[in-house]
Amino acid sequence: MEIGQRLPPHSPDCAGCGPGNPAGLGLEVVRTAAGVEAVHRFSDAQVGAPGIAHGGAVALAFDDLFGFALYTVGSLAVTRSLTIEYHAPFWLHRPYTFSAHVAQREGRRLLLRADAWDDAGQKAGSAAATFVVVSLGHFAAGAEQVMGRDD
Ligand SMILES: CCCCCCCCCC(=O)SCCNC(=O)CCNC(=O)[C@H](O)C(C)(C)COP(=O)(O)OP(=O)(O)OC[C@H]1O[C@@H](n2cnc3c(N)ncnc32)[C@H](O)[C@@H]1OP(=O)(O)O
Repeated sequence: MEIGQRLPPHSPDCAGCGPGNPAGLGLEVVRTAAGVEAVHRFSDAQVGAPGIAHGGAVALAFDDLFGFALYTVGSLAVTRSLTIEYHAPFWLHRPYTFSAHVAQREGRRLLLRADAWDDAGQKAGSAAATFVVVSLGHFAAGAEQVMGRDD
């Protein structure tokens, strides 16, 4: 992975980054020297209080970006815990730069950190997460359910 390279979505329909999910955020994520980064504008579809992105949508952006930071260490892992600090409102339609990196690894635990900045350079949010490394088999049950569905 080269610096500046656009990274592939987790799946075509991923709520965070899948280009085929009209209800998703559609994050576009690139590799940076330290980790990964995405510039994102929340839309009316993610509104909470008038004019402000819902905190859950902001958490989705952080969680999904952490999923991309995994590419930098080549481990398959899932979110075990996620903590968000909301420093300021995330205004709809305004660009925010999210950046994330893997800070530490202890056995199966990956500790990840992220920040989000508005277009004036003010920090709007930060996040910390513990991801736990899993095998490919972790995703098998879900994939089988999707394949067997006829609705
Ligand atoms: C293909 C693309 C994949 C990437 C997609 C990324 C998308 C964005 C991220 C997501 O949305 S992931 C989806 C939301 N997360 C989940 O669905 C995870 C649900 N939880 C689980 O499946 C299990 O709890 C989990 C696999 C995470 C762990 O279960 P295990 O039984 O395998 O492990 P265990 O509970 O024994 O814990 C493993 C290690 O983590 C440690 N640990 C667990 N929780 C912790 C915690 N909260 N803080 C610190 N350490 C923790 C635990 O002590 C232990 O350490 P050691 O290995 O050193 O003994």
